[in-house]
Amino acid sequence: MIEKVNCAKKAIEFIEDGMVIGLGSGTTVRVFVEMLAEKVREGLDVAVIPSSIDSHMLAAERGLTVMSLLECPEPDLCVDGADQVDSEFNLIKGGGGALTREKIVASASKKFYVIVDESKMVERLNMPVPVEILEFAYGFVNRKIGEMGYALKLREGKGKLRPVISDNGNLIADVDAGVIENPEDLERELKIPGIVENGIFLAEMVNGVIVGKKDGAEVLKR
Ligand SMILES: O=C[C@H](O)[C@H](O)[C@H](O)COP(=O)(O)O
Repeated sequence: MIEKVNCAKKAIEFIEDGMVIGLGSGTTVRVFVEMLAEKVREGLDVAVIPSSIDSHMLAAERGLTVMSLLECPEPDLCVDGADQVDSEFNLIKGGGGALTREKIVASASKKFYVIVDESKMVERLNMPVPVEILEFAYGFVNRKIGEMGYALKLREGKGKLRPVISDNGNLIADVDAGVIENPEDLERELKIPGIVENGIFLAEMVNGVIVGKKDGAEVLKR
């Protein structure tokens, strides 16, 4: 937990008065939102664009000014967590079921900073890749993923009930592709009709990774 606090605290240092901030989702972002809300109570003037219902609710509960991409199609900075970050800054996201809106908000923003604790840093991405799938397309997507030699597993929710449904009303599943040697190729391969989005966020999107450690945070930039 202290690692999450340390990376969130460091990310706050990049926030300037008047900014519109894209907000990702997850437990690390929640810590960041709490700190941002404290800064706003002290007089900081910012607005946020949340990328999930959870982040939206938390931001609203804490009194942050919430906007959407309609009012601000180019946020100044997006701050989001990740499930894994490789040595080149490619990411896997969506472990909590949020990925499509996150990719949109991160892509829309002028800058994208990732906040993670050091356990998320890996040499190569190696966990199953979350994907959001239209229910109508599931059978087809399942077949295509099988033909590619990968396994698709529908995400189980609380009490192992299937399926987990995304904020957009779609299925969440995970593609087990083993160790990912080439994230660019896999990201492209997963653009199958019916897959709304996949959880590989390529390094070209990322401006900085803020790694939380026990005794502080390190800012890694490209
Ligand atoms: O689906 C969830 C999002 O992609 C999160 O950003 C990611 O799972 C990291 O979440 P956490 O900060 O809770 O580890």
